[in-house]
Amino acid sequence: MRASLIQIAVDKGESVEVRRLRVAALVREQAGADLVVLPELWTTGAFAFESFGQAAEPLDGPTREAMAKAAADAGVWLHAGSIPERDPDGTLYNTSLLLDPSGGLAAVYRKIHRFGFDRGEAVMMGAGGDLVTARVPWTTLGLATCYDLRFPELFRGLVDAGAETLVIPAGWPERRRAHWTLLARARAVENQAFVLACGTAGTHAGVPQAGHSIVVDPWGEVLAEAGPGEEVLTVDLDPARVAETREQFPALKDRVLGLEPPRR
Ligand SMILES: NC(=O)CCC(=O)C(=O)O
Repeated sequence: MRASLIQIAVDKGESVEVRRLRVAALVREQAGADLVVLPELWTTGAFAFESFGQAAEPLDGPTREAMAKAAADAGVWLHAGSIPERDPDGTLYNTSLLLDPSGGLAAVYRKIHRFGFDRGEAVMMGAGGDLVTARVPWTTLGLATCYDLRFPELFRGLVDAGAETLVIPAGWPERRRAHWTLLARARAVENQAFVLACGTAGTHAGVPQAGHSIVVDPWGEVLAEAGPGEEVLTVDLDPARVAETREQFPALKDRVLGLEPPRR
């Protein structure tokens, strides 16, 4: 399976409309890949909280339309990263879209853990409540977004639902880059799964982005890692590595569930 992660530069000098056209062209250039992955909230930037409301769009809005056409033109599965979605009831969500090679909507994931503590996304957006996996011809994807990376129980839930390849679009800041790399590798090792983590480059809302999108195999080896700038990271994965790793080192079978907290 050939995966291409497009680490988009999200800088405030570029309008959403121009960036959308530019990203569609980049997706078309990935014809020949099997799966293309975009980052979190690349239309606005994940830290541009003040623009979420204005840029929010319905699930069938302009970003999905443009990305569906690009996926169909390139003939690829496209994880289109996430958009600020406005639900018909008015609630905003940080919503990821998976499109099939004909441009059809294959899966939708609303980010469960919202970032910002008492500000930003955490107060402006609703929380998703559903784990989402999606079968593509080579593997089963488990979907998560950025800050979700810090919550291992979410990934265990995805693995229990059959996930073999964890896809994590992000807008991770440079100042916590060490956590990004460490957590991406940890999620791969503990779940014996591939991790495809695609971040942004550039600086938006005054927050320099880490870049360093990363692909990790089920043994925790880094197969490819981007630099800090805009870049397409292409890697060939052997999906059989997941079953092989889980068979040869069957730690997932030794899980002890339902442990009680200590009695006082
Ligand atoms: N957009 C995000 O979820 C940012 C997460 C982050 O900065 C962190 O977990 O650290």
